Amino acid sequence: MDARPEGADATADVHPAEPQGNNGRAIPSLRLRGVERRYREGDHYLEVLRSANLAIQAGEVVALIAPSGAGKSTLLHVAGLLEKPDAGEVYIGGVAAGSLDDAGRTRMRRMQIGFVYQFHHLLPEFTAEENIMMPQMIRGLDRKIAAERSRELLAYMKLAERASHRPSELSGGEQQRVAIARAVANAPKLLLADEPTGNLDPKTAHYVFDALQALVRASGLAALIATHNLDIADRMDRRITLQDGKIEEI
Ligand SMILES: Nc1ncnc2c1ncn2[C@@H]1O[C@H](COP(=O)(O)OP(=O)(O)OP(=O)(O)O)[C@@H](O)[C@H]1O
Repeated sequence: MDARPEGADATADVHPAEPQGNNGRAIPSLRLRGVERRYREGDHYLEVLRSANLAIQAGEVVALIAPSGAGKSTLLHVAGLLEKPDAGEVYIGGVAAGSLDDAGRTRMRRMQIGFVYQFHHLLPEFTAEENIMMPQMIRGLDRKIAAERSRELLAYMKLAERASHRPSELSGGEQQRVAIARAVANAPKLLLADEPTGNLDPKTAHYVFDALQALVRASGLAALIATHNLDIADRMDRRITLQDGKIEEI
């Protein structure tokens, strides 16, 4: 797997989890460098990301706010290694991951990235605890260890009493808190969320965001959260937008 730390010689054998850059600064959990992404539209290309640059450090929660069609989902897909950039590179914890082949990106994604969507996508026939166990078991963890970690996360999310409930027996806010716990079950470096509170009433939205933010800070994750909710965006550490395919701080 060609997963070398950013700036490193291609032939150097450097551990991917190296925490410090050469200049002594911490390596960002997510870095985009000159990322381009275009889609073919008939006889021309629609350039959605153009030389997009971004760095998010561990513990930071960053809001992505942009009008519909500006490229938020595209950015999340490329940062989340679901799509390959046409040019540039995506680094996860200093590892050049965006340009890996499909198998390499899938491996990296499973270990290092958690996703939360507007709709929870929990498996309906499994309990809250089992849903959080799922990604851990896919990764090959022992069932007992996975169950223990799930219960810890449920307790952190103030859902210990709901461990054996199925999604249909949970409120919308509870379902979304379980989805957040599932996203971080494998202790990823990066959490990517697309409208995680978009389906909730304002009060519940803030409550769920509180839980997400506390979890990000406590686990030393970095989070990039696309949202149309400006009140929630105002509570994040930084706000970015997409302008003509480039990332700009607001
Ligand atoms: N797979 C694809 N093939 C062709 N065009 C695409 C593809 N995915 C996205 N696009 C186009 O790229 C542009 C950006 O789409 P994207 O979904 O990233 O925007 P968005 O900011 O997330 O929008 P929304 O807020 O409405 O979800 C849009 O014009 C869209 O039609």
